[in-house]
Amino acid sequence: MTAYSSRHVSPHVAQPVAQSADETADRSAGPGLSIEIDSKRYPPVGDAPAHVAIQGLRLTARRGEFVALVGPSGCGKTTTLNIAAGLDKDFEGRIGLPTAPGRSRPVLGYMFQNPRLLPWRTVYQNLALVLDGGADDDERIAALLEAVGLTAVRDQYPSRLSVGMARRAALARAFVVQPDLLLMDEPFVSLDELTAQRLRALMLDVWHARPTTVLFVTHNLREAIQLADRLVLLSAAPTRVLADLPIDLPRSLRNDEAAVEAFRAELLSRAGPAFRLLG
Ligand SMILES: Nc1ncnc2c1ncn2[C@@H]1O[C@H](COP(=O)(O)OP(=O)(O)OP(=O)(O)O)[C@@H](O)[C@H]1O
Repeated sequence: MTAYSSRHVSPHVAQPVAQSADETADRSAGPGLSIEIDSKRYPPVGDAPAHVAIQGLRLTARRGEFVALVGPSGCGKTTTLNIAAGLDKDFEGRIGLPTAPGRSRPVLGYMFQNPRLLPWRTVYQNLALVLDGGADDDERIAALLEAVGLTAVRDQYPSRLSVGMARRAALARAFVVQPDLLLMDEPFVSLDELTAQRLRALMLDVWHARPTTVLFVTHNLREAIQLADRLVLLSAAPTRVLADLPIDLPRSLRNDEAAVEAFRAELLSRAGPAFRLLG
């Protein structure tokens, strides 16, 4: 495991590292993700005073585990993701990142609400951009584009893509680096439900084929139940873990609306009123 604290070196971000077949063979072995945020304080800006966003937060994920992070608006989910990613180093605490055997640094993948594709690059080029020009780049990109159904538009520019296609391209880009940790910040929000459902199913297909540790932020309890192995519910002010629950609904039932609804009802009764804040 690669560890860093606010005073140490940040992880390697979205840069691929050559991988041997042995590395890909067992991606669930080894240490996972460990987040310890003793304190995260945003400094004062203008008239706005300093703000302590997070205090004493502890969060872990086993290697290869899919963890959904849910909680009310402003409770610190994005801040936690930014800290885990090494994008925000101004905090007190320690972060331990999963790292595949043979890699000197962890590789991270991201997917945000906004696909953030470069408009002047084709779909293919947007994926190539996060790779290092290795001999197998073309093969990796082609395989991912095939997996998300974008082979036919690989040479199109993002402006020619539908909203759903653009998210699929972002999904492919997040996985093409073969991330040790995938950070997802409400990646399927503001989509019509049918498109969102298709993307969730696609996401699971890609993840099953290319297992990695996932930290997935959502406000949507049904979405968390459909996707995750574990659900961590955060409270606001102060940010802390209110509930940490396994989602032991068989994956074969995750697309069954009635089964998800029944599981959600059970979670609400198990975890109490905290979950009622969520959809
Ligand atoms: N740059 C900043 N400066 C000052 N305060 C900030 C800054 N960014 C976030 N905050 C504050 O930190 C707290 C956590 O914000 P964060 O964006 O992490 O919450 P969130 O749980 O992701 O919210 P949402 O679900 O609405 O996206 C909030 O009170 C927010 O106002």
